[in-house]
Amino acid sequence: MNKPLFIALDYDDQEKMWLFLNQLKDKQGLHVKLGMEMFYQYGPEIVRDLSAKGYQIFLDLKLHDIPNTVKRTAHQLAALGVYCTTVHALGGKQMIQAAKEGLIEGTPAGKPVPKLLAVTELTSISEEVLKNEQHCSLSLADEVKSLAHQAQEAGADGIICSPLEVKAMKNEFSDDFMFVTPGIRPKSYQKDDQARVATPAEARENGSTAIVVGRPITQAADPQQAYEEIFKDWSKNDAK
Ligand SMILES: O=C(O)c1cc(=O)[nH]c(=O)n1[C@@H]1O[C@H](COP(=O)(O)O)[C@@H](O)[C@H]1O
Repeated sequence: MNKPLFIALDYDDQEKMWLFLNQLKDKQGLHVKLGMEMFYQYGPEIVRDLSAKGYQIFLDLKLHDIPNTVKRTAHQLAALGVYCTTVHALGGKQMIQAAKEGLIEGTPAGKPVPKLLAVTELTSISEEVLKNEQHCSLSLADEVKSLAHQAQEAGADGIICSPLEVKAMKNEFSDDFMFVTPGIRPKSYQKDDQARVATPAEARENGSTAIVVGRPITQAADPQQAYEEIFKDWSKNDAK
């Protein structure tokens, strides 16, 4: 099976989102990421609508609050039947553990528990920002690795980081720990607000478990073609 490519559905209007999705072939089982912009407007209904159409959903709400609040929120999200969801690793181990408990407790009987991914350092953060604004004394790679270990110890199923950090730490984690990587940019595509980027092929070579791609597909003149090219680059050597 190919490793997932999550298309980030960062739209300000659901009509635009459906127009985009309806242009794509092979909708059944397509992996999509729904973030705050859509969820804050349309709520659980939009998740249920996508789910009913067979999309595999990554619900990216990046929870970051005290453990009790995160646990109760994760409990609510678990009922939506999404494939995975996110918290900020910087919320601490106790918070990540609480999120996991909330997901387990809130998942209806017989359904799979959504995978919990901890966002380490956002891919928009550079080495300079980490040092000068976050006053972190570690290098970006070491900070990401440290947060990844904390996330694993707290029960997360994986982390979000840039593909640039995966290679150096992957062998320190179990095979099923997920490294989900945004910050994907095909060669010659602009970085936009992303600081740490790599091509789909580099993400594959570095060992990413899944990639997240937004604008290079959603803003393309021909989204189907952009999706196919990026997917091909990402999944080149996978077994059919
Ligand atoms: O959690 C995420 O998905 C995420 C974490 C991160 O560190 N960086 C990051 O870009 N993302 C998300 O990945 C997507 C990237 O979109 P593009 O930059 O348009 O490809 C957006 O929806 C971001 O919210």
